[in-house]
Amino acid sequence: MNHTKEQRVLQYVLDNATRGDPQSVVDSIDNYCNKEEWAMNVGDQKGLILDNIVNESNPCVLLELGTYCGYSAVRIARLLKPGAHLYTVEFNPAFAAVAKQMIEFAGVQDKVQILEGNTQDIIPQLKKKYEVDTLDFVFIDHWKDKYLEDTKLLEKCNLLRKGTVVLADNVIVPGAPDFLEYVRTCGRYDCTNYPSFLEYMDEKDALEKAIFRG
Ligand SMILES: O=C(NC/C=C/[C@H]1O[C@@H](n2cnc3c(NCCO)ncnc32)[C@H](O)[C@@H]1O)c1cc(-c2ccc(F)cc2)cc(O)c1O
Ligand SMILES: [Mg+2]
Repeated sequence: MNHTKEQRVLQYVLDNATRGDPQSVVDSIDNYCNKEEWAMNVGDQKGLILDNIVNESNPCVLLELGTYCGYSAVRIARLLKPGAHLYTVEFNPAFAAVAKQMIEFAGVQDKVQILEGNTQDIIPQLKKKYEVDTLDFVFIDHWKDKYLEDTKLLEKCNLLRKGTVVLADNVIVPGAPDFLEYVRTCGRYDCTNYPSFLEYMDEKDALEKAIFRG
């Protein structure tokens, strides 16, 4: 049954975390990935920065690009106020299945909706099919060569409003140079870089916060 790393991460959570306790789910994933197998979760060091930025922006409608195992979806959802909602997009069915179980075990399924499919198909559907007006917060953590394309798609679909927080993982490692260049120079974002470390490693990495100017 646990033939994939993602299934092993989930199993470790089911065996070691507390059902309905999202913090214990986050901690269990970090323990497993620190001790047993590295996995591409945002992790605890960058996760603390993510927490602070979510808390300070007090968002109601959020979007995540790249659910993977659901680590950041659980991490973000545990901070959301009643009525706030996170849409998270994942096109790999195996990863979506793991994430669904992770989110349900954490007890945040009422705040998180996994949208299975390609971001490039789903983003244009958010307004009509999912009744989204504009987004308060976007966390980008999918293929690094798709960050820029999808950011421009969010703009084109009028999903960003004055003050929308766009937060991108991995702007140093693996890096998203075209995205970084764009948000820092196009004149439509106020950017802040948050230096940190690659999850579960000593290598330097960073988050970039790009606030849409409207
Ligand atoms: O590659 C990294 N993340 C990718 C995540 C992808 C997830 O998102 C899903 N996904 C991708 N594109 C789309 C899409 N649409 C876009 C395509 O059309 N639509 C829907 N879902 C999509 C995938 O199915 C995965 O679930 C990474 C690497 C390192 C790393 C650092 C150092 C190293 F040495 C090695 C690795 C560290 C990190 O934190 C990282 O996030
Ligand atoms: Mg990442």
